Amino acid sequence: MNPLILRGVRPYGEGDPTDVLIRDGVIAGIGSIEDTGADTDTVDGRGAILLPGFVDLHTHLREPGREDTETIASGSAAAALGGYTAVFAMANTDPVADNAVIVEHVARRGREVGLVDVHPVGAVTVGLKGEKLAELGTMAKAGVRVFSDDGHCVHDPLIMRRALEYSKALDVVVAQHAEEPRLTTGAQAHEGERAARLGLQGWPAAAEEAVVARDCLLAKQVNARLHVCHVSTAGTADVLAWAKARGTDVSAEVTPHHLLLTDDRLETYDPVNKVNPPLRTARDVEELRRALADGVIDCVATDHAPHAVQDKDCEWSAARPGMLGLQTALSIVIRTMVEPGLLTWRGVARVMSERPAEIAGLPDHGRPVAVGEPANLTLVDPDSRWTVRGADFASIAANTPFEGMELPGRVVATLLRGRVTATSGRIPA
Ligand SMILES: NC(=O)N[C@@H](CC(=O)O)C(=O)O
Ligand SMILES: [Zn+2]
Ligand SMILES: [Zn+2]
Repeated sequence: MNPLILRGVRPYGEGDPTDVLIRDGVIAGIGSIEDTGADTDTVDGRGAILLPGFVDLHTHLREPGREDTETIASGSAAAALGGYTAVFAMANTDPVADNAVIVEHVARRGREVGLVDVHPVGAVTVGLKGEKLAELGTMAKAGVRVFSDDGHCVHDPLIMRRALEYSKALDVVVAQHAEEPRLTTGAQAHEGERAARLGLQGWPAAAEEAVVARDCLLAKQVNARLHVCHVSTAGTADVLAWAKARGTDVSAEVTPHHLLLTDDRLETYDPVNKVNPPLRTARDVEELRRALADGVIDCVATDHAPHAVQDKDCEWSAARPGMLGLQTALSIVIRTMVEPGLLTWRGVARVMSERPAEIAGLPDHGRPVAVGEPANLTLVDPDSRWTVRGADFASIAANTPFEGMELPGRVVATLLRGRVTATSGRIPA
């Protein structure tokens, strides 16, 4: 691989534009770089912001089982175009990733595609059924660092306790989809005045908050680490702040859609807005932004959830929950966090790269933009505007709730170990 020079870039959006030399997958120099000869590749940065490559702790790639909606190849392309260098592929595939054979297959496919590091998430329980612990040890030996029954809650407190105990011994993390199923049977939308008026059965905030509180207590009890998926309510942020203040080893993520959209989207009955947990109120959105800015919520994760047309273009109650996220996450974070002054670009690096890499224990992602560090990088043009078209995404599915919106910020290039995996909205040949 030729050496690569990024010309005129601004690490973390700070200072005057400078050059960055990348050689053998590593940042070899920062400053004014002389031309190193004919065999050097160049990217014209035009003052773009250089950040550590993004890490998504929560992606649904749908392979195996629903390759009609996303594959490891198409999802990896979407990730690279979105500025990601590592993604965690959730276990709710068909068959479920609850054993070493499936997780090894997903990891191998990810390596073959080679656009992002694809880390398989292992299921906590066999078949995501919540009844019997899966073989966490063999999956951990196969390289799994994050375990989750996402799509389902590990609702049995004894099984959750056991999972936390094992996770501690194995030095992995359990990521909980917090939803008390007894409170959400048949639920279709955030429980509140609007859902009541529209005749949609409610998903109460307490169904999330109660499980998060319980799991924080359990994690503290057994001295284990816990990660909370897709926090959606102000109350959950309160619980997390309380748990962290008393020394609980808990981390949490928020999705871009929960940082921007509210349940006023229900008015159209368009199932593109159906997601689990549901879109909440404007006050929840405001508190989630504040919690992310303050570090009560550690990071942004997309919960990228591709769905087929027939599973979304139907009546609300029959539609599957979930929305695309990989190619819009950065722009939504700029709109909701950077533009209002809640996060600097250092803050963006923290919530989209550094903290997720730390939570998952990735040694070579979320590293500083500095000499000697792995060149897993994202170059962002903060000033350019673009209009969302789901049909143009690399994802096979097109279910974006941001269709037609004009958003700030574009990924100029993504680099994985010094190799360009996306540039100007395209995957290089
Ligand atoms: N978020 C969703 O609404 N759907 C996810 C599952 C999940 O994240 O719970 C999916 O797999 O489609
Ligand atoms: Zn979930
Ligand atoms: Zn999910």
